[in-house]
Order: sequence, then structure tokens, then C-alpha cells
Amino acid sequence: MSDPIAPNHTPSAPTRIEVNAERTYDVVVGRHLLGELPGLLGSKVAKVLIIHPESLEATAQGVREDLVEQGYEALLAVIPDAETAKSAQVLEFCWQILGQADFTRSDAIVSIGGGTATDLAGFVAATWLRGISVIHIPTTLLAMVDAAVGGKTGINTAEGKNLVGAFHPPAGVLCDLAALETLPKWDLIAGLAEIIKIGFIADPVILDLVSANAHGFANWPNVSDRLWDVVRDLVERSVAVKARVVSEDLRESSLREILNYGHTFGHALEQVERYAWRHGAAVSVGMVYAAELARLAGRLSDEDVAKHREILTAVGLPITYRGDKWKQLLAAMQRDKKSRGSMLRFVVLDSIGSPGRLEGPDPTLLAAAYAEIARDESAVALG
Ligand SMILES: NC(=O)c1ccc[n+]([C@@H]2O[C@H](COP(=O)([O-])OP(=O)(O)OC[C@H]3O[C@@H](n4cnc5c(N)ncnc54)[C@H](O)[C@@H]3O)[C@@H](O)[C@H]2O)c1
Ligand SMILES: O=C(O)C(=O)C[C@@H](O)[C@H](O)[C@H](O)COP(=O)(O)O
Ligand SMILES: [Zn+2]
Repeated sequence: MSDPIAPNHTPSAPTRIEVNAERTYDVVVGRHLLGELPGLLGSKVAKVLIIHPESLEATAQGVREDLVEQGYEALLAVIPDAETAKSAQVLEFCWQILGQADFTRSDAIVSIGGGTATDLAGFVAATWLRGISVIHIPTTLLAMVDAAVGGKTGINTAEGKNLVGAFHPPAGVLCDLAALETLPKWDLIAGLAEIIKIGFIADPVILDLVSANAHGFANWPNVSDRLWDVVRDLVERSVAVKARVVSEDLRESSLREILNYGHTFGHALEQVERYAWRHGAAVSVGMVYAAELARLAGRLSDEDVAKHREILTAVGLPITYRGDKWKQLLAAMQRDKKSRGSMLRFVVLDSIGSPGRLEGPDPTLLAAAYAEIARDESAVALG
């Protein structure tokens, strides 16, 4: 099977991480995995819609040609880049293609792209005929370790991030590390934020690995084979944690909330900035906010909060935000899915690797934590 992304590293056997969440599927991590796609689709699928942004055109064309060679009818849907893809209009555009091409319940969707493409394509699959099969081929670090893995799909609305969506586990996920060779450095670094998140909530070894190799990521993608091995290790460790959590609590009744560490503030920041910030960068600031909140509530030590700033800064992620947006941020945080009525709920740490919840914190505590991350404390305007 042709692979448009040129290999330049020693291939080794793929790693398969099983997820058991309403269905059982594998997240496969390795190199040059696209040949696995027909096996995942199986012989009952006749038609495949490949959903991808324009930047992944060459890869999508290659996959389409291979599927056609194998006897599938394969169509392409080109979606807008980044967060613009996660909209009702783009969803409707994909439904139109599926309708006009007579897709039935035995047909399938394939996503190729970052987390925005996998979120959108997953929701297309969840909603078409009330649910058809989807296979994700994530091409950003963030999508490999997080977005493509756990069956959360969705789009944004004018009122906020991911407000409409469904839990729709894929039939499989192919994390082809070769795709990362073309990923811009800042998108790679944004993916590190979700990896660091997993480190803080569940796997401190991840934090050691990231700290020890922080300087290496600065030259992405011109890095040593040894750093590629570290990246693979980080992907496998992160997917393993996410697979375990999602297998226990697909629909986020409790445990899964820990994967939302840093997201209450992070999503609010993204919305206030009209999605001009990368998701990973917003989550980075959101984790420092959550750490400060926990410290002010007497739950997290000064050292563990310092560790947040240290590791995020080391890889080039932001840890501060402008100080004059409190009113808008608070309103956006209220729409977080973890809220219950007017009560805000945060995932916080009691120590590294021990996540808990902070429910209905006092408004003065919320504002005090904001002051700790505000870029210019004198500019904090809480009104
Ligand atoms: N469903 C979930 O569980 C989950 C988890 C985490 C994040 N997310 C969502 O994921 C989104 C962020 O994903 P992202 O960081 O991947 O952003 P993204 O999808 O916007 O991709 C980042 C950029 O990289 C480009 N790109 C993708 N692959 C490339 C490649 N191999 N080479 C060159 N360029 C490439 C894209 O075109 C885009 O411009 C957010 O919408 C976030 O809410 C969802
Ligand atoms: O898988 C999850 O659960 C997560 O919360 C992972 C997050 O990194 C991701 O950004 C997710 O899309 C956020 O979900 P939301 O429910 O807060 O919209
Ligand atoms: Zn996230």
C-alpha cells in the first residue's frame, strides 16, 4: 500500500493498545500503518467517506486510491482547517455528501487529520443514520494521544466549545508516527500539553521523560532517532492511560472527568480568544490555573504547583494569560460540562498522580487563582 509520507526511521513492530468501551477496538501505534485500514474496514463495508483538511490532501488521496484498488467506493470530503471544521455547517456539508452518495449503515467514515478533524468526523459518524462505523487516522501528536482515542466527538456552537456531541467509539485508531514528520513545531508542542496533563493526573514517568527531553523538542522535526523513540514512548504511555480510563467510564459519569484536567479554564480561554489559541496551549494555562486553585484551597503543595510552571515552560508552552478577561472567562466556565446547575466543578490535584474534584469554590478563590496566572497582575480587572 502506498504511503505518501516518506519513511526515514527504522520501522519496528506496531504496538496495539486495547480499548473496551461499548465496543472493543485497538489503538495501533507505529509507522506506516495505512495498510491496516482495509482489515479494519472489513468486507461488509462498500463505501467509505474520507474526511480530511486540505493540508492532508496528499495522504487522503493516497488512502483513497488504495481503497479503490481494494474494491471499495471511496469519496473525499475536504473540511476547513483547525477549529472552523467543528461547526454545524461543516457537519451538514458532510451529511449532504453521505446522503447524495446513498451511504447505508454498512458503510464507514475514515478521518485523517488533527483533533478537529477526528472530532468532526466522529460526530458525522455518530449522527449519520444514528451511527455508522468510523476509523481515525490521527496526524497530530495531540490527536494521537487524546482526541482520536476515546470516542468523544463533537462540534462547537456560538455559545461555547464542544457543546454538541456524542460518545461514539471508533472501530480502530491508526497512530502512524510518520505523519508527525511534517507537523509544525508549535502543533507538536501543543500535543505535549495533553501528554503532560496525563503525566500530572496518572503517570509521573511521563513528566520525567518530557523534562529530560524538553530541549530536544525545540528543533522539531529535525530531531534524533532517540527523540523519536521518546515520542513513541510518550504516545504509548498516554494512550495506555486514556484507554484505561475510557474503558472504565466511556460516558464520563465520574472517572473520565480526570482527562478534563486544565480544560475548564482552557476551554473558556479558547472561546474568549475566538479559537485563535491552539487547544493544547489553552490547556497548558488551564492546568496552571487549576494548580493554583488547588494550592489556594489548601490541597496542592507549592512544589507541585512550581512543577507545573517548570515543565510547561521547559517545552515552550504558555503559563499566563491576560488579566482583563475575568468576566468573560467566568461566564464561559459556567458552561463547562462538569458544571451542575450554577455550581462550577474543577478537576484538581491533591498531589501529582492523585486527581480529585473541587466543587463550588468560593468566587474569591476563583478570582485569586486568576490573579496568579494573569500576565500583568496590576491589569487584573475582575468586574
Ligand atoms: N475528543 C477528544 O477527546 C479530544 C481530546 C483532545 C482534544 N480534542 C480537540 O482536538 C482539537 C485540537 O486538535 P489538534 O491540536 O490536532 O488541532 P488541529 O486539528 O487544528 O490540527 C492542528 C494543525 O495541524 C495541521 N496538521 C494536521 N496534521 C498535520 C501533519 N501531519 N502535518 C502538517 N500539518 C498537519 C492541521 O491542518 C491544523 O492546521 C480541539 O478542537 C480539541 O477540542 C478532542
Ligand atoms: O477524553 C476526555 O474525556 C477529555 O476530556 C479529553 C480532553 O483533552 C478533550 O479536550 C475533550 O474534548 C474535552 O471534552 P469536553 O467534554 O470538556 O468537551
Ligand atoms: Zn483536551
